Amino acid sequence: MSFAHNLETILRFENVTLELGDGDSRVRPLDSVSLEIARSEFVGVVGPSGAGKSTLLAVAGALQSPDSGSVRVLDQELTEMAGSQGKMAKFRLRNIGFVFQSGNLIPALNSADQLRLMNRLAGGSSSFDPMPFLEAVDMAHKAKNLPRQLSGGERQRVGIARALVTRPGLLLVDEPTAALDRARSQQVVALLAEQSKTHGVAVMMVTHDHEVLGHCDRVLEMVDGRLGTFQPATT
Ligand SMILES: Nc1ncnc2c1ncn2[C@@H]1O[C@H](COP(=O)(O)OP(=O)(O)OP(=O)(O)O)[C@@H](O)[C@H]1O
Repeated sequence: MSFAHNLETILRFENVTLELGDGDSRVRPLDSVSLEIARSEFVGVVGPSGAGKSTLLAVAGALQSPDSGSVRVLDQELTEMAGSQGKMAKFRLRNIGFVFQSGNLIPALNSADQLRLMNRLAGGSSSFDPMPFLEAVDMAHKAKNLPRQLSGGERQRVGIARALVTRPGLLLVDEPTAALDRARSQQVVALLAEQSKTHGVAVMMVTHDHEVLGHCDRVLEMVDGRLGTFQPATT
């Protein structure tokens, strides 16, 4: 892989602002936010509750449109698609993977079928084989288990495999360790870091868990809708 290829920008925010609510309760969860995340880069986002982190993920994931500014994912300006929910949904399905708190798996489907469904929704090949994806997260032996037959960490690993089925350029991760103990948290975030390098995915992970930040290439901090470099407290 060439150096130039490594530095390809996958996600770019330029001066993105979004206000929500009305009257006295009006808030600005995104206030002139600019950021760039390159292919294979794993970026953590921390910050106090209500700072705008989930909103940042929603806008990056084409789930919410900003009031102003530019949001590019790969070569697509998301704000240009804002008028068409259909286009947005299609683009999202093909290019953006999501991983949520507890894996967000469908209760009635086993691990392999979670991945098969994702492949089908994205219009993938009918000969799709979920096993290499499950092997990559060390879950091939639980391919036939339902989510309720898996531990929290295992559910999270299946969720990561499922998010990678469509080979997205961008992976958006929201509090992946919220339901996990310390050891499992480290495992899951190490896995995300590894997968970002193997698949060349740009990963943006929102977390309150400062113990996993060592796996990130870079950490940003959101405070009152503004994004800056995270300065860990030195006590
Ligand atoms: N639909 C909405 N209407 C009005 N205000 C909203 C809406 N969604 C979020 N907010 C407000 O926007 C601000 C940012 O919310 P957001 O969920 O992005 O914060 P967060 O950093 O993810 O918080 P947490 O760490 O608690 O999840 C908060 O003040 C929240 O109350």
